Amino acid sequence: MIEATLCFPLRGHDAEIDCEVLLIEKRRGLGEGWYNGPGGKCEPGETPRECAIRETREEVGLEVTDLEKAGELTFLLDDEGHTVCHVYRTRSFDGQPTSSEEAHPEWVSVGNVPYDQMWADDRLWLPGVLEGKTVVGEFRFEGGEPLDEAEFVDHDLEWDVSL
Ligand SMILES: Nc1[nH]c(=O)nc2c1ncn2[C@H]1C[C@H](O)[C@@H](COP(=O)(O)OP(=O)(O)OP(=O)(O)O)O1
Repeated sequence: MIEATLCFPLRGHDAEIDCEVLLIEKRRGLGEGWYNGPGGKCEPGETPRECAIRETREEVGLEVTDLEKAGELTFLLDDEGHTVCHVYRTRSFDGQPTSSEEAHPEWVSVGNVPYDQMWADDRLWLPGVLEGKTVVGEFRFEGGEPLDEAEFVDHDLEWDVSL
């Protein structure tokens, strides 16, 4: 199973109205053209937390610290484990988000996240993650590779788990 990560940097107050999340418009790879958090596949010998920090640096030039684990998501394709994705959030970072070949960064109000331009599963778990909850989820896709062209068929979610 592929091990991957997503990192959601947050800024502003906790109130939904003035809190923003840093999203990227992904320019290549899985989910190209869609919005997501910075992130990507873990390299051999790298912990998921190290991967989330490295991918955020490579994709948008931000140095994130104090990552809080917010979710563990398993994506199944045609009943086989395809990817496990470790989700983090943080309010600690240095630098200014900058575009790279892989990603175009954008601060978005947490009440205005473009779920219609994201993976179909994101609307089910990301709102809770942005509110500070923790989640474990399983998401089933069907229709063969690549995962981002498969059909999202169903899911299971468990909230407020310890990760
Ligand atoms: N169903 C899904 N919902 C979601 O929100 N993100 C998903 C997802 N399935 C995969 N991802 C994310 C997790 C991870 O950040 C990313 C993996 O994409 P890629 O395979 O393109 O990884 P990389 O950006 O590391 O690419 P390379 O640089 O080519 O290794 O896609």
